[in-house]
Amino acid sequence: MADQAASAPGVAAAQVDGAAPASNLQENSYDVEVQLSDLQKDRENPLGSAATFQELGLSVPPPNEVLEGLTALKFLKPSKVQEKALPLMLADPPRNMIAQSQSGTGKTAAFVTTVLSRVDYSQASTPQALLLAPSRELARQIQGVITTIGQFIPNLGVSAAIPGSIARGGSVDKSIVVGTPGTVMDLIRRRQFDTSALRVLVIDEADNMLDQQGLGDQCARVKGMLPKNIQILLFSATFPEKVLKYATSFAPSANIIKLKVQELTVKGISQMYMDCPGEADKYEILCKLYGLMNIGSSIIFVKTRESATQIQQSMVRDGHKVSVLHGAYEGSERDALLDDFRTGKSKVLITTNVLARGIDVSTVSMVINYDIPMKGAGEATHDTETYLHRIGRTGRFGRVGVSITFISDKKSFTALHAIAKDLQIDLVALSPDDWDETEKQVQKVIKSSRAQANFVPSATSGGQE
Ligand SMILES: Nc1ncnc2c1ncn2[C@@H]1O[C@H](COP(=O)(O)OP(=O)(O)OP(=O)(O)O)[C@@H](O)[C@H]1O
Repeated sequence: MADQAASAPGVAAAQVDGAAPASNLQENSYDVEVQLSDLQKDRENPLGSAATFQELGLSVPPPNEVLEGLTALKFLKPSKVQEKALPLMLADPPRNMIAQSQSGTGKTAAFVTTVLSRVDYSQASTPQALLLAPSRELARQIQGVITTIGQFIPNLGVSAAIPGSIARGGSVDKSIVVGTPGTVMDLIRRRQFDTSALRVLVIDEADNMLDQQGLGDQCARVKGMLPKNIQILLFSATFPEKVLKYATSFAPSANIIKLKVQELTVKGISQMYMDCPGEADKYEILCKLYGLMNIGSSIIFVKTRESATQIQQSMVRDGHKVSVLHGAYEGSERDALLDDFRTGKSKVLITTNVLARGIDVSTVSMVINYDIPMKGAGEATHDTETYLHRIGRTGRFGRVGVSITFISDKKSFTALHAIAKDLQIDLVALSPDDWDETEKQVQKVIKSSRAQANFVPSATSGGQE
């Protein structure tokens, strides 16, 4: 595929957008710290704002505890989405919100802060806020963010509504509930979850959750069982036009914060692709990458559960330390696997799209798309949204990272080309025939990422749970 790829518009061997900040980073604390605070001062940057959290309308009770929580997390200033969305979401009377912002720019803290400010803690065992996410991992992560930002609130209680978390016969008796739509629907139907006092509904990864081909039906049913005047907050890094249109009827009269196409990608992620001679060569190239370089934490995305397990087993046999997580594992096993990855106990995770969205592990410096994301019947169409979410597992909140997408045939080449066109980006070409150059390109970013990990204050490295 080399010739085709090199001449492809949008997938040329040009300097990628994200490469500049990476190479500008110096390996000393001063420069790295200055760079992050500079980003937060720049109003054009997704992390930048002019305001402080105090100025954003957090004056609804209990103001001090929420602010204290944000301060304890070292959230010194709001990001752009936090600055724009918070005053709108906190205004009274409550109004719906549809908010789009790039991966890793603090959407979770924006909706969590709103939820924490809306709950009446004197009614601690009455469910008042419901947050929905597409995977148990993301639901647990959001639960962790709520308990961390809300750590100074007396009487704060959060229930997880994920498979296995609430026994048959038990009931949801906390003021905030975070769950996956199927389990939440079951709990409401079995009358284990009284929704009558709910006042806020948050749907994270909303484009995915409202998609009629996926979870849309379940989310619509859940909404149908909630009070009619509930405030609805929809968040995602991506909102394809079709879903956005539906979202505006799901959350009527919403305030809308939307990105332009050119704003979708995060500048700190150096996007590269590896032009593999054929499908059969991908595994060897993957092993060579890991053999040559000291990468730190990384995620490898593949198409199916079966291939995830198979690649992990082969890599382990070949002497690499690699874990695998996908939907075929039991819930508790999945939790343990992700916890190990968060704490750095395991450093390389092979997974499917189950972890493509929302997962926030700040130490991830590389994402590999071993299989390019495709969608539709027969996997016929390139999946730009999933590509963006997958690569967004690195480069979180001003950090740098690298993504490498493997292509190996005409179909994957065409798909990557289409993704690059959709996102209006160029990707850096890596060649399996020039490992010196590949190592140089990748290591440059990984080194900067390591320098940042040492010096940028991180609220969540190692996980929030
Ligand atoms: N104001 C802030 N100051 C410093 N760090 C922040 C701030 N807001 C959020 N963060 C940190 O930024 C990281 C990314 O935030 P978060 O997970 O909310 O991103 P996101 O926008 O939801 O991304 P995704 O689209 O991938 O779900 C988290 O580790 C979080 O702790």
